[in-house]
Amino acid sequence: MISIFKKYVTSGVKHHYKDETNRRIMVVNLFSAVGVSITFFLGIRALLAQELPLAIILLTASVVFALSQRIQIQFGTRRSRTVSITLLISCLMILVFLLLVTGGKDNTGPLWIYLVPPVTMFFAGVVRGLLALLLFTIACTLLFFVFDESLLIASYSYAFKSRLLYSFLTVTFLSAFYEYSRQKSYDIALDLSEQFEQQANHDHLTKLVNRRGAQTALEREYARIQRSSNTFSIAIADIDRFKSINDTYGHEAGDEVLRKISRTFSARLRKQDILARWGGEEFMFIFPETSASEAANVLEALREVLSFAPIAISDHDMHITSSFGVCEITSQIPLADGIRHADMSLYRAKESGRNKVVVYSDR
Ligand SMILES: Nc1nc2c(ncn2[C@@H]2O[C@H](COP(=O)(O)OP(=O)(O)OP(=O)(O)O)[C@@H](O)[C@H]2O)c(=O)[nH]1
Repeated sequence: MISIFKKYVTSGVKHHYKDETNRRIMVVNLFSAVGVSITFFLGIRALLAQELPLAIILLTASVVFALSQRIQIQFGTRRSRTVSITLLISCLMILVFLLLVTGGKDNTGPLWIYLVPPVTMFFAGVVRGLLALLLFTIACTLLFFVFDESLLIASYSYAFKSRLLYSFLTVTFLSAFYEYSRQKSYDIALDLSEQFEQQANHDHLTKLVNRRGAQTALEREYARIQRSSNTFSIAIADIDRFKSINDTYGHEAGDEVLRKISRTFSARLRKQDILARWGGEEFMFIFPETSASEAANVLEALREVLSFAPIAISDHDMHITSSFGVCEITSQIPLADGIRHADMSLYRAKESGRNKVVVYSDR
């Protein structure tokens, strides 16, 4: 029983939707389930008591509640969710309005009016919710004080009608305030979570993607070539004799060199290329849909720019060079092997005198 209920409430929920969207889908499911049960039960009771108009209203509402839930599940689009929510709110408002007109069972119909503000606010948000509730309030006021003679079937005292509207307005403002605070807290939480996500994937010093972010990008590219049978290339760059920069000019100057080099590298890459800080003084390049020789050409140009243009650090012009190891990744080799091959090529570049671009070859 519990698992059937759980399945019903979570139907239409998708992992790739935002949390807020999934929450709304679940509340629509829950609300329509409660709405269908109550209106159906009360409708059947009214039918048995031969209160035909009330029975028709309640049973129709029961069908509309069920329909609105089906619409959001059936189509699963943003538009269908809007239609479903509009249908739910309109149905609730019309149902309550008709209960005010008829009085419902023993004139208890008006009690259901307090359901309208929280439900409308939750589903429609503060602005649209307030607008819808304003229209509903105007309709109720007209019913109670202008068209009472012609439209009202039930009879209410003036005091009852005015107190009902005052208390309804109070609940409306409290619901609006609650929804506003809830939305604000949700936005702050979302903002914080995006900031944490950004910090977790980026390097504080260079602002580049860090090793974790690079690993995610590599896996994404690798998954893509499995589907398309394309290739992509990666390269690991290591600044030459970086330790001596730190030893001679200090760690701060070393940091500044890392920042400037990362800017020099990124400025010369295509939009689709990714540059990451792979480790201490190591950088990882990812070139989507690029052969090793094309990647080597780009890196050769970078190497030249770096070795010919001095970097100014605390009144010194430094000539800094970097070595690069390149490897083309195909769907046939495991990603980890590809990274290892790029590392081996980098080692060869260092061994053969540094300031070089070496493409991996197994010979
Ligand atoms: N300033 C600074 N230094 C770092 C950072 N990360 C790593 N390093 C330094 O980078 C240096 C790397 O030195 P080594 O691995 O010996 O290599 P190298 O001196 O660059 O020599 P080769 O790689 O052989 O050309 C070490 O002294 C690390 O302390 C950092 O974030 N900032």
